[in-house]
Amino acid sequence: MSTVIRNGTIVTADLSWKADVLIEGGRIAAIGEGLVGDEVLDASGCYVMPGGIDPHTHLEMPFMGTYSADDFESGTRAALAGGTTMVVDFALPSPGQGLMDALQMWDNKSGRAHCDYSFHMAVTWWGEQVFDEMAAVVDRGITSFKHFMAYKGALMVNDDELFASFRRVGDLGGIALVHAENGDVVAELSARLLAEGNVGPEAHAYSRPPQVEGEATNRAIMVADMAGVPLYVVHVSCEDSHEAIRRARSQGKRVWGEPLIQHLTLDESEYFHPDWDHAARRVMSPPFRNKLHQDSLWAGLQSGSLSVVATDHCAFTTEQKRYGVGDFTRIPNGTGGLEDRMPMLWTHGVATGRLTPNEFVAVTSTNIAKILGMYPKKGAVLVGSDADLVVWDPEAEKTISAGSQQSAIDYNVFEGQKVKGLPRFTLTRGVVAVTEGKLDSREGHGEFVARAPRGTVNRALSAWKELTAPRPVERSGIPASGV
Ligand SMILES: NC(=O)NCCC(=O)O
Ligand SMILES: [Zn+2]
Ligand SMILES: [Zn+2]
Repeated sequence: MSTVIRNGTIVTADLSWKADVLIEGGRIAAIGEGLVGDEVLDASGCYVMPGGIDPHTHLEMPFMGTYSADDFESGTRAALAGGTTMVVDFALPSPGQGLMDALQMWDNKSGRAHCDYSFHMAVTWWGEQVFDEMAAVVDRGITSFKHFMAYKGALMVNDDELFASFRRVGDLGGIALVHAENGDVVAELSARLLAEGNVGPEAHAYSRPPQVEGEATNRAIMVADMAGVPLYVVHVSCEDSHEAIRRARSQGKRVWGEPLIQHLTLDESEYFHPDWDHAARRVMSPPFRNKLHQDSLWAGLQSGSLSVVATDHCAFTTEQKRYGVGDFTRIPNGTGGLEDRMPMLWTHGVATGRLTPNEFVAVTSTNIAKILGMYPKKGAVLVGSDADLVVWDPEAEKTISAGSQQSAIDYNVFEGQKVKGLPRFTLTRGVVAVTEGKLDSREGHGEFVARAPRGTVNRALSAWKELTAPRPVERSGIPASGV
């Protein structure tokens, strides 16, 4: 069966034009005028864009003594409802667990996905087994390795481990990801705050000031540079971190930064709310910041120093958040956002004039498809690309409410926000999963997307590192080997 999307304006990261899109066998078969198909989707008044890709989710993730509440079933349903057609989740080995073993666990969970997905592999400890298995992970099509510089005593890796792992990732032609916060300082500040009686959710923000993020981001950038690996900094929340990324990029370093929709649109005042539940539901790392930091993130998207908008979707119920009553360090860290990222970014980005529709496509889909080595299969409207598409109605409106969301949790951090700009249709590999807010997706439809190592950025960086590598100086009469 074929499907044709008619009367819309195609919007990609670099062009907008009026044309129909014909879909056959889950892929884009033709783009042009007057195309004919068995099924017709009317895109009058709409933009036809690559479906969103959220490269930062934690579905059914074991964390802080519990599991994040959205799994691959509800999480990917939420994604599709909001116009996101692919997620990249994190396989997370527990300390001492093999990488392939962890991958098996994530393979098992992801069988329920409604849309396509891929994985990053987290490096949560270091040893010969990890070093060896990283090659097998890359062979499986997973080329991005995440490192936590925070969560001391749990997921955190130290600088020697970071350097060793970054070098290995560079040698394998992958990219390194970091959660950049100085975990030692966070642990010290947290202990002191608790001792002083600062036990509420607001203390979570006090324990993670922008400096802990700025310092760690800069450190990660320098370590990555010395290791010769491209670096992607997740959940950039503040100017301190953005500034380090901006500077590195202006120096020619291969670094990308990812702000979250939460940090772009919500601020630290949420933590001072008189209702404990309200504040705790918004506890995530890094925490929400003030308006100046928000302005910095928006400017980064506009100028290109920040490249991708994600969610870090890691949703916990109110009941789970209450594990931290009396001790903020026990509040499970994380918030939701999968269903809301695209409408919120359109409303606060495109509708305000901060972003063009093409820039919207770039930061929600195309840039990350290129960074992670899956373009133009994903993130493109091109003949041969997967028909992961969103027909975007810029006039459609709704008020965000937990009562009507797909996510399994009992609240929404964007509750009450009016958004303008919603999917009229969301298609996952050519199958219509959403029609004007009505979901008709299939559990298990999602497929794993394997990615190839040694992309163009890796090749360029390796060539440069080889050219500038330290070499012994040849001196006449003195053997270089010293023998
Ligand atoms: N961000 C957060 O608070 N929770 C999810 C895990 C992580 O990305 O740090
Ligand atoms: Zn993180
Ligand atoms: Zn995360």
